[in-house]
Amino acid sequence: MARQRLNSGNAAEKELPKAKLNKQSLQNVGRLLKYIQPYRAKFFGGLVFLILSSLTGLAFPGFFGALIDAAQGKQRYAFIPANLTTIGEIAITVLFLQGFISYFRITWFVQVAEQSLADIRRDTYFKMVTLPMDFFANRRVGELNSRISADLSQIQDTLTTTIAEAIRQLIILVGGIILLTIVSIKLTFALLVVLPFLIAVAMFFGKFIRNLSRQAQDKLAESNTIVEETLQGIANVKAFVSEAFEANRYDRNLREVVNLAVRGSKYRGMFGAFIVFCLFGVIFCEIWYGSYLVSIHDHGFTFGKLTTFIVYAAFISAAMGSLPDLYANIQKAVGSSERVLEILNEQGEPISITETDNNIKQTLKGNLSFRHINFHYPSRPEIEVLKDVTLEAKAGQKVAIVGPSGSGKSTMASLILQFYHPQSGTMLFDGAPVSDYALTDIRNQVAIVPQDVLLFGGSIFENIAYGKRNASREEVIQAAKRANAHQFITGFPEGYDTIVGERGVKLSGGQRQRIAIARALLKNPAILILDEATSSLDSESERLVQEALEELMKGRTSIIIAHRLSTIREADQIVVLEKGRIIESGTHEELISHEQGLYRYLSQLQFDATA
Ligand SMILES: Nc1ncnc2c1ncn2[C@@H]1O[C@H](COP(=O)(O)OP(=O)(O)OP(=O)(O)O)[C@@H](O)[C@H]1O
Repeated sequence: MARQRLNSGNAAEKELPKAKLNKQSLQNVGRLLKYIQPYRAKFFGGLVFLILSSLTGLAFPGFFGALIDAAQGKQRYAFIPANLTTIGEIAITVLFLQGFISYFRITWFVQVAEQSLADIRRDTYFKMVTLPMDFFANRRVGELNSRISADLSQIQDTLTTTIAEAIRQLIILVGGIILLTIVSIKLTFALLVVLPFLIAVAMFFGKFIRNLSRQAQDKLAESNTIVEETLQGIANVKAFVSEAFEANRYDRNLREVVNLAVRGSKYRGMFGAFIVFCLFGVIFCEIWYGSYLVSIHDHGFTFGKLTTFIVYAAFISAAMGSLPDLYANIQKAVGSSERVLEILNEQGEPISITETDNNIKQTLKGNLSFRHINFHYPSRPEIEVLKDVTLEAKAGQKVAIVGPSGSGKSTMASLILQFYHPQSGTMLFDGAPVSDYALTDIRNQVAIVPQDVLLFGGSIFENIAYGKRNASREEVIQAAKRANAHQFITGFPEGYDTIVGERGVKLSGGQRQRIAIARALLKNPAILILDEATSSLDSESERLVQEALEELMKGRTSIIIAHRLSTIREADQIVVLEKGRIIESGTHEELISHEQGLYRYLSQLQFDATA
């Protein structure tokens, strides 16, 4: 059942949108049910036990009535002797059986839900990471994350409890009404006329109150944002003497929270009064009328029958009350399933979930050509980022790409890595078009040392070994030595097992780069892309990184996206990119001799800046 929000202090919890239940949406959900298939024996076993336990649950009001009548020497049912001990023994046996059945029903449902959900989670995650880059450009990471967490949790809740609960309550409702009519048609009729009406009013009221408290929660979340923002920017608050201004802003917000909460409390009070008066009033009237029927011996109506009736009435009111919430939960789960399916239905990149399938099948020598490539990002078709780009890099050559910010240098790197594909023109590896290669073959043989090296939260060892998953400790150490990283790594007390990132040591920019270089060395790619860091390192760190890069570039094609022109003088070829077009290309000497050339101009700018 959905949790009630009682006051504004409850943590704000994002409501998942509901979906309409129709043929289409149910068909969609049906497609997720294939994940239950492997565990269907347990699922159906659980269902049978669920039906059994709900039916046995319905026997209890009968036992209560039989006990009360037996105490007065009356026989309630022909098949149960009017003997307190016998009734007790039968009831306890049924209770024991029900407990036994419930145990299996609960564990089996939870097991099926956990296992099938883990499968859905794995597939959704795998699908997400194999989706083309463009997919990520159009979506926020938070939104994708919520599919894996909130949406899948909703489906899990529904599978573990909501479905079972809905079936149980339906059995109780239908069974309860049938049994009630057997006990007393008059009382059942009276009950069924009033109860649905009362429940509808209670539902409507409940929804209204929930809305009010949600508004209060949203306001409270807003005021929490004020606290967060001001604490994060505390230096600004102090520098502008905004303490009083912020405190007043916070206070105004809090007052609004209180106003909303107070308004809500009035309605909640009315709701409480309504429940007490109407709902308990109905129960009281039923007992009143029932007692009257007992007193006039109406068709042998006994106190035992009255008790049975009251307990059944309580059962079916609870069932009626819980069904709308259960229905809403199922609607939410259908909405969640649709959103998860949206991802599962996306076209991913051709990468297998079995690691060995992704091993290199065709080795690359390192010849790379761009032929008349035109490219725009799919999300921004109106901006042509690369225009008629033609470039030839022979195996083992160093080719530098220079140009102003935004000219398209990193975009060229993305195209080599096959993150995007050109709209026209061809890219060739060793003279063959990319379509001749498996995507994984290209990516496995191209390595990038990016500007901003992002390390994962694990150990230094794991971060280097990311370049080659089955690398031995010796290989990792060897790569670190060649990348000038061994010395600083062994300087940490835990050496290669030092945890990096938030929970471990923070590495400097130069250290992170050397780890990335070690990682690339281990990968041993045919083609290397160096996206030179724009932020400069101190000269000692710079020397260590530069040396490591030289080591890394040996014997492979290197595409260097250069910001400091001093580092690329030795390049075999330098191409100058401006607004997506190659406007000059040649060696350093050739380009510097162009009087009006952009390269010469940029070199002079940097020379002047460093002079
Ligand atoms: N994912 C993307 N979606 C849409 N447009 C993009 C995307 N990435 C880059 N662009 C645009 O493409 C153009 C080229 O960007 P790119 O990053 O390739 O330039 P750059 O030469 O590497 O710049 P810098 O030297 O500043 O890194 C820019 O106008 C940029 O706004």
